[in-house]
Amino acid sequence: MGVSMFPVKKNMTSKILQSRVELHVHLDGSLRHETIWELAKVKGLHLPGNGTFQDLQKAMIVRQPKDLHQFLQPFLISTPCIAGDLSAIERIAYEFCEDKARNGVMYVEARYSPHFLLAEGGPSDIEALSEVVKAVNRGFARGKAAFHIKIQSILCTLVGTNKALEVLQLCENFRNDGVVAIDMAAPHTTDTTKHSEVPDAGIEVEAFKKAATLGIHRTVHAGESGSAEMVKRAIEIYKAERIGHGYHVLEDDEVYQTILQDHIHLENCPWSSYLTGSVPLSTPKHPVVQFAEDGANFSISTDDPMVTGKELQGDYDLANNCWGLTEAHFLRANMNAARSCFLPKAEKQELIGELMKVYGLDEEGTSH
Ligand SMILES: O=c1[nH]cnc2c1ncn2[C@@H]1O[C@H](CO)[C@@H](O)[C@H]1O
Repeated sequence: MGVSMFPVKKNMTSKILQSRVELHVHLDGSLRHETIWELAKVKGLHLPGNGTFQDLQKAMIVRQPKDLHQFLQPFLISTPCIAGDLSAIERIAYEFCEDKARNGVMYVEARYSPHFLLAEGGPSDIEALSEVVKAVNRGFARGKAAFHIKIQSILCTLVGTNKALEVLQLCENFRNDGVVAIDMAAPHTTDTTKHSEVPDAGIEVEAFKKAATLGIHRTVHAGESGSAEMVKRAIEIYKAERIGHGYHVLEDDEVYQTILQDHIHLENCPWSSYLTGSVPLSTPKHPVVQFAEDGANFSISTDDPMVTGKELQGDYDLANNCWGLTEAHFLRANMNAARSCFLPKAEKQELIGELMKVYGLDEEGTSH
């Protein structure tokens, strides 16, 4: 995966740059540094270093990979700037739409934990949580209209926080109002290296099984910092339809074959895979390249642009210039994303149709 291993590829055509589908991005991992700085100053919150914008930016971007816990530390600076502030939440949701539109994203599924956006020490019942979801929805509604993009939300439960049933309740309550799925991610508030990425029992399992029964879509962070066994659990126990990251699935051929045969979608995030330490630089072939070569159902997302310091184009550039993914791979990644997105059937068909049109593909997916 050495940076110099591949020559710089020719530029991708504008049809791919301007018509992308992004399935794995944390809304609270996408705050603009400028907005964090402004809100922190207005609220008198502690800013790192000497309180300059440069010092904040330095603290927000992870440059050296270590582990997921370290990667999530910048959230401790940004989250207090918006938690419990419904107008700030609406604002960052609106700005998110603008940033995605600027990156050529036609459709995006944004994920966040309503619990992490509650006021510290304030009410934490379903009503308070619903206010958070409504604030995000307001920002998205304004953003959609202003920037002409399509957007839906995925609500996250965080491993070990015991909130999975409440998150499921919210998914149910808002299923016709912008929320398409439940996800399980890692809390930035505790040391993620200390517990299992995907526990084999507990309240989360109960919630995900119920979600399956209710027809609520499911994705699970698995095989990112954890092993292939975590991916297996996500599929078998959590009934996950998509896997967040999934890089380590390659360590177990049996699990990988299931992924390939059942076309289970792998939401890959290039810069994040490197900066979380999930895929070390010494890895001879990056998993995303393996997935692409094997015709796996993968796509490309940013994960947390606030922390990687890269917008979607940066992730495409890394995968293209350094790992050798081609334009044909990117085209396939976007078609995969459209086919595996959690939109209702008719809307999904519409999205697929739109993409095929801009990409110049026929029914069989052949490029013209
Ligand atoms: O790469 C990741 N892996 C696991 N969890 C993550 C990652 N990025 C963010 N979060 C967690 O998901 C929460 C809701 O958006 C974030 O607050 C963060 O704790």
